[in-house]
Amino acid sequence: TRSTRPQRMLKAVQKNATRGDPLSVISAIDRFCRHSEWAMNVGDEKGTILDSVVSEVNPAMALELGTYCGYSTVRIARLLPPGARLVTLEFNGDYAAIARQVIEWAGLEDMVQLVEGASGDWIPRMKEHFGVKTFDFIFLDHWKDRYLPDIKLLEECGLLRKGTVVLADNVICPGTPDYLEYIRNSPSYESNYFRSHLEYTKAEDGLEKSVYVG
Ligand SMILES: Cc1cc(-c2n[nH]c(CCNC(=O)c3cc(-c4ccc(F)cc4)cc(O)c3O)n2)ccn1
Ligand SMILES: [Mg+2]
Repeated sequence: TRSTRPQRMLKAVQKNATRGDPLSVISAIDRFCRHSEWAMNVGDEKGTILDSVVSEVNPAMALELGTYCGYSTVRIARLLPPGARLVTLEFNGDYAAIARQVIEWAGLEDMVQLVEGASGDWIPRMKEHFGVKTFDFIFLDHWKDRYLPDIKLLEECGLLRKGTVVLADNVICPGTPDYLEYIRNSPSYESNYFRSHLEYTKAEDGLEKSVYVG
């Protein structure tokens, strides 16, 4: 049967990127998505904004919701300090299988814990299952209608601390209007919008950066 797009993306990584070289994995995926087949990675333009926020936070404990093929996982993990950890959740088992191999090709498997399942099920289990106290950095890139319930769940589970940085992808396209309304009006967050474009297109999109002030 015909291969899937994530499988073809993995082939492009294995063909064009060097094992153990995260930057070559990132550019191999960007080339594939620009010149062969569009895919829903955060991409190079928004990826540069992601990089700058991760570098500024320098997180010891990071969470990503929505792994997909591992592109942003690699972008984040390559910038983490030694001993730091990134937990990433992927709902779709086929995507997770590809992401594992992309993360391994980049040589970053030791800093990344990839979990298959739904955010709503796993967030309440973060402390006991992963020994997490609080997260320093959170990247929201999963189902767009889950951003709002999940940020509330993260608060309720005590997984945020004063200064936790939450970066949300796709707040314009596909859009997360209820999340934006909540986070921009909540006294518990200081938010800024980074205007950009939907990955590999000219459509408007952007990232919302919110700092939890408690
Ligand atoms: C409930 C739960 C869910 C998850 C989970 N795992 N993987 C994901 C992927 C979600 N991502 C997207 O749907 C997404 C879509 C577009 C898009 C698509 C089509 C267009 F025309 C325009 C834009 C663009 C993007 O940048 C996106 O990120 N969610 C993990 C855990 N728990
Ligand atoms: Mg996205």
